[in-house]
Amino acid sequence: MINIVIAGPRGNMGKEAVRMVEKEENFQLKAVVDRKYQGFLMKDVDGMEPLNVPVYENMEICFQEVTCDVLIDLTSPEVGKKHMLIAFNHGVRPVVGTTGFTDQDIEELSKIAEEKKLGAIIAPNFAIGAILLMKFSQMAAKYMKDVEIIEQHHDRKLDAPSGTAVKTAQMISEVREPKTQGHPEESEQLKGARGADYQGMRIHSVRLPGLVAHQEVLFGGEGQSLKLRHDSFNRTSFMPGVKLACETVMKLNVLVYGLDQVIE
Ligand SMILES: NC(=O)C1=CN([C@@H]2O[C@H](COP(=O)(O)OP(=O)(O)OC[C@H]3O[C@@H](n4cnc5c(N)ncnc54)[C@H](OP(=O)(O)O)[C@@H]3O)[C@@H](O)[C@H]2O)C=CC1
Ligand SMILES: O=C(O)C1=N[C@H](C(=O)O)C[C@H](O)C1
Repeated sequence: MINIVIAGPRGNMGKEAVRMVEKEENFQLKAVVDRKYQGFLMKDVDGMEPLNVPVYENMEICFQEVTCDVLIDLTSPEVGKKHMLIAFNHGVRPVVGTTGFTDQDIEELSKIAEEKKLGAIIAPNFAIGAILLMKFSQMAAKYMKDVEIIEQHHDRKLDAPSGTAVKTAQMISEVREPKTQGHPEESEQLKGARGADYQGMRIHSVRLPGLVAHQEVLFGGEGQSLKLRHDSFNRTSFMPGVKLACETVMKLNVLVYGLDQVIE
């Protein structure tokens, strides 16, 4: 049995995670951490079913009072990092879907995980299709070094570019011959027209109501192009990955960044 605490239970992802954990036979939801509703039970708020577990405002107090193996964090990067540090101090293994961590954050958190010999997973995307998209993009980039990433999300998203787009660019840059793309003398008539620059690759972020999470990776070559695309149409698409991460983190004693490291 894996004892689980979820931070951000009223959010789009948090709600699905609560449902998934409550359904899984080997998982036990012990508590949730929420900044708005405290008390013993969380009633029917923000369209979620009433919860039969304690609701804490403070992660520190939660871990003092509740037995927990795994923290699932689905909040925001500043909060997610704080929660991870508290979890490490209590010997709890974090599974973090929250995006927007810097390279420095990940490095710092990895060091702590290593010192404490505690497993942790930060996964910018839990959907298997998105992980495959990243892996296929890395394969393609060996042969086609001109690449632009277009990510599309709902207009409630706080961070840009998405964590998935950043991770995709990082994975591509591990194999891609360095190249600054486009015309050497190109200039933007409107600032931002060419998107963000990641080692010469371009990343474009689209935000529109009605979208969930979508990404295209476009490769160009002489007289040809290759387009890879993944769509998440709802948040249940992420849940098998969250489940896998909770099971896997129990066997780890270091921090793993990306489910691509877990799925062979
Ligand atoms: N890895 C993956 O596969 C995926 C990752 N994500 C990422 O997960 C994160 C959450 O996304 P999403 O669910 O759409 O966002 P939401 O805004 O819907 O949910 C975030 C939740 O976190 C809560 N929160 C914020 N601060 C705190 C705090 N201090 N303590 C407790 N709860 C807090 C918010 O509360 P309040 O309502 O009061 O603001 C809100 O309920 C984002 O970083 C997103 O990029 C999203 C989808 C998939
Ligand atoms: O905020 C979201 O919705 C999503 N965030 C993650 C990201 O930033 O990549 C994962 C997925 O794209 C949905």
